[in-house]
Amino acid sequence: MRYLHTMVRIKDLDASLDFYTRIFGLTEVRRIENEKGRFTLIFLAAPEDVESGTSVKAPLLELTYNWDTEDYQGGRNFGHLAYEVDNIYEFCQQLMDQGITINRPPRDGNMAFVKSPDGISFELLQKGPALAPAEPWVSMQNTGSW
Ligand SMILES: C[C@@H](O)C(=O)SC[C@H](NC(=O)CC[C@H](N)C(=O)O)C(=O)NCC(=O)O
Ligand code: NI
Repeated sequence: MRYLHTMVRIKDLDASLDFYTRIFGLTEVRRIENEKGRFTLIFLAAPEDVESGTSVKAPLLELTYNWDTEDYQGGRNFGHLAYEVDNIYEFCQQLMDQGITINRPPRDGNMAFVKSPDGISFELLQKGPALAPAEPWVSMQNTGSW
């Protein structure tokens, strides 16, 4: 298992980028524009954490900018902590065996969400390529929010 990132939601993309890069000193290492979901993801790393080469394996901060204004009261601006796991099916099965609800099952063999007892959201991402679709995961439905 490897720590990947922490995600927070931002209201003002320009103001947040100016803060996190120019003022705070982080470096943008990846950006994803999602037209269908109407959101932008921006991944930032501390300069000393950025590894050379094509794949950045540094611990990151993931900024989520929803294009449609949302009210981030009640802690909604905090998103999740993300970890990379060797086998997301086995990891989720271990959690289920301990009574943990898989709020967003890994139907795609790649991404799942669970929550801590305090309601902190954890994203689990498969190391390397997604696993082949498999039951029961393909048929599992989302449970509540994450
Ligand atoms: C790339 C990977 O690290 C992600 O975190 S994608 C997770 C995905 N994010 C979104 O859909 C962003 C827009 C959404 N409206 C939001 O504000 O989160 C997702 O499943 N997000 C839900 C969550 O709780 O993180
Ligand atoms: Ni994430």
